[in-house]
Amino acid sequence: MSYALQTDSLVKTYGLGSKRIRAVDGLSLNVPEGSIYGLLGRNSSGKTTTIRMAMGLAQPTSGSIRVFGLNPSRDPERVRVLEQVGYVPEDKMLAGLTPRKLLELNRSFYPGTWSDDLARKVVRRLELPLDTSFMKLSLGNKTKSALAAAIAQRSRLLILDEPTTGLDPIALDELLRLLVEDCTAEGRTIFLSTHQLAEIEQIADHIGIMDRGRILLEGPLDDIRASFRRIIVTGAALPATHPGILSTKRLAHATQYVLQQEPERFTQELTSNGATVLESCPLSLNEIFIELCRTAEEEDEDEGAAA
Ligand SMILES: Nc1ncnc2c1ncn2[C@@H]1O[C@H](COP(=O)(O)OP(=O)(O)OP(=O)(O)O)[C@@H](O)[C@H]1O
Repeated sequence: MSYALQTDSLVKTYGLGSKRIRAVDGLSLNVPEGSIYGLLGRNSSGKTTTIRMAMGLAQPTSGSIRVFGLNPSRDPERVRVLEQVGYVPEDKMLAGLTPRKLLELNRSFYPGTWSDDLARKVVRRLELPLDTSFMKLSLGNKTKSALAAAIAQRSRLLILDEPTTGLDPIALDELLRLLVEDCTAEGRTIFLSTHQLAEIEQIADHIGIMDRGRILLEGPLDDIRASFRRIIVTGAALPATHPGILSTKRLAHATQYVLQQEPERFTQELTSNGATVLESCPLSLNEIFIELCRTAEEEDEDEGAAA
């Protein structure tokens, strides 16, 4: 498999001495070429810092980051990375430009890949006003401008940092359709960070969940979905130390387990132990995210208390 973006033991620290923080803390990510990859994480988990390193805007402290095998923090490789990447930053401020001027600028930067037809299509579908000065644009329209300029560039890799900021539900729906229709049609890769879990679940085929600079879980979304399950049982149950259990909750007359691995095997073991399964259902991406982040936090608290 070839990868659009890969990191290995990537670390980025900011500050000095006691104020030093590890924004990215040994991150290893694999973004397959041709995928729609959703990078998820709580506030301050290190998503933007990772993206900025992919764009060569921040230097890694240690470890490696490669975009199509190239090092974005080293010249002249950085230039070859930037030629192949469309980027929508978290901060969509481009003072002084109207959306039309921004599109014209990007068109001149990327004459080899730019598509006027696609630019027109994105502008129409997102209902972007072309001639309003950037200072007067609403938050959502600033986001749409940056998206139109990046999508029409038709780059091999599209990196979108929080691309849904300020978008209304109709614009968000249109954006998701545009990304699937136009960006994946030619095997392009989309790597996006977002807090919109329900929406990303509709279009992503790969997911990475970050927490405090580390990766908690990464892989094809279908595999991730299949490995998690909520099971409610009564009667004899296994002890909560079973390795597949992520969380256990005592209900009035039953026990609820959330499982991360081998849910079928676990269910069989429960029933052969005399338990009755009342409910067995998959988790949404939102539920998986919350379970994983809570468990990671609890484990860190336990380690902190033991130290
Ligand atoms: N230039 C900087 N100088 C110092 N600290 C920084 C800098 N950039 C980011 N940080 C810190 O690094 C950590 C990770 O920030 P980052 O913006 O990468 O998180 P994020 O996952 O994108 O968050 P959000 O979802 O809130 O946008 C935070 O604690 C942030 O305060």
